[in-house]
Amino acid sequence: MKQSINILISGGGTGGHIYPAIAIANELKVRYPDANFLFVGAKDRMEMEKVPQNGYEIKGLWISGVQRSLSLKNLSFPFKLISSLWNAKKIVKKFKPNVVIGTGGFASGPTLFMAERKGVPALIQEQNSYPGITNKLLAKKAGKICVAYDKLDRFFPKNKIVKTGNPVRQDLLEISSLTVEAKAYFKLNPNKKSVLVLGGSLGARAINKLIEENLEWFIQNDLQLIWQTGKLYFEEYKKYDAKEGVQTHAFLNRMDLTYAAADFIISRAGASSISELCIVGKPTIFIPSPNVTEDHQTKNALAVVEKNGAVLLEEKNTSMFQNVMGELLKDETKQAFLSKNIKDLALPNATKSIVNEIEKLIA
Ligand SMILES: CC(=O)N[C@H]1[C@@H](OP(=O)(O)OP(=O)(O)OC[C@H]2O[C@@H](n3ccc(=O)[nH]c3=O)[C@H](O)[C@@H]2O)O[C@H](CO)[C@@H](O)[C@@H]1O
Repeated sequence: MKQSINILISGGGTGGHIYPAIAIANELKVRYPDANFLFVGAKDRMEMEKVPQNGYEIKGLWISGVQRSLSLKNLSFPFKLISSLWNAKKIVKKFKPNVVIGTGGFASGPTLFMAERKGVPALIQEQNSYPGITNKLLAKKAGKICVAYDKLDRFFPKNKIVKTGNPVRQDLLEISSLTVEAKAYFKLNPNKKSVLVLGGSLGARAINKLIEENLEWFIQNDLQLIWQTGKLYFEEYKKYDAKEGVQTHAFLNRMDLTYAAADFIISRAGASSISELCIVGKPTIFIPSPNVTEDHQTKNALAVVEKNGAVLLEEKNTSMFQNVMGELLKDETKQAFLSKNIKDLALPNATKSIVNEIEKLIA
């Protein structure tokens, strides 16, 4: 019988760090039903809502990132750092984790730093082709670093890297049988093609603008839209729900049905979105955010586009949208080709492979 163990998990800020953490926890729970789980996130961030919704306890630290531009907000950063290190230390002392797992984001910095100092074995899961600063700093003391892309030995010690892919929630692994249910769930017209618009977990202003500018074009082309605007932008765009075939959403909780309902996908290129889209295997246009560290979304997207698995439309070229999407709509051979190629890149066993590594650390 496996002993009861304490598992500390930290990651958050955006869905891209939270959902991998939840997927890993769910798989650990299957293998260690008696384990105690504790998440650590950043106060006021998305994880404080999403983690409890998924059945786990979370504690919040007072922490945020440093603004890249000169900002008064940076003045509070040293205080936040001290406060979060202090509280992370208390959490580690009280919870006594057997292992700590970091999936990136502000809170994982102090949490893993304090746990590593106490000698708790640590595993880092890096979703992107270019790592964030937190994971780069934590890597030195980590036991294992699970990655989804090649060539990360530029940033992390080579002997610690394992290429596993990004964890994808279990319910997204098999969606092909859900099409009919999904079209009914979204009240879609089954005779029209559906375009899913995803702006990442927070929504994307530039994508929302693009969709707004092209609404009539979608309608003229007999397309219906499932448009995730993001919570921040929802109030501005929800008025378009009144248009035939257009539905806006602040955030989509049933991503399994969402992906199943879509015939075409327009998406940001966050790492988890890409991993999910590889499993989903539908014709996709990536519009990467140009506003992230080292332009990593473009690099993430290129890893698929260079294998002919999706179309890349850079944000600076969105004036070409109708040509790009129009061409894709007309060409069914291309649609099938893209679908097959993106599917070939899927790593559906990522979560299990990561948890195998965690088991080795616990042992
Ligand atoms: C602006 C920004 O900093 N983006 C980063 C953030 O992206 P972001 O948080 O957008 O993360 P990803 O694109 O990687 O993942 C989004 C996740 O949210 C889920 N989802 C999304 C919309 C929705 O309505 N419902 C829903 O459940 C998706 O299914 C997916 O699991 O973290 C990623 C992973 O480190 C990075 O690659 C991105 O560059």
